[in-house]
Amino acid sequence: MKDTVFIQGLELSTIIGVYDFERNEKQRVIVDIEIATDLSKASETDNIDDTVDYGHIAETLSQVASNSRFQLLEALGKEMLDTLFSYYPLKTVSLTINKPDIISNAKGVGVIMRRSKADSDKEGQA
Ligand SMILES: Nc1nc2c(c(=O)[nH]1)N=C([C@H](O)[C@@H](O)CO)CN2
Repeated sequence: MKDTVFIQGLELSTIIGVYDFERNEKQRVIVDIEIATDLSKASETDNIDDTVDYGHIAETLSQVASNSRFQLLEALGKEMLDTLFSYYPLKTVSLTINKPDIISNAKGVGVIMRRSKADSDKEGQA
């Protein structure tokens, strides 16, 4: 796919973490996402129905974060990706989840996960 729809710096709140001190209160995670797509049609029609609506994507990610309580960012990332692939006709997504408040002398720590629809289907069957 030659084009990308992206969201940068989406601030979400979720229960996330391995340690006891992380299990009671939601903490901040910052999500960046890149969705590979073809924007040719929307660029001709100027119609939101012909593209990936980043507003809907942001809302879906926000709902996943607020309803989940994973230990690992990897598990939160998988849930986000599986949800996006099940709701929207996406092919390839790159997702970054950054925990900015956990290591005081680092700007952030986290994971970057790149998945295609086929990967997500395969993982679901395994
Ligand atoms: N690869 C990962 N490493 C770590 C994670 C994680 O989610 N993925 N989480 C933690 C703790 O919860 C951390 O945030 C607290 O120090 C440690 N390493």
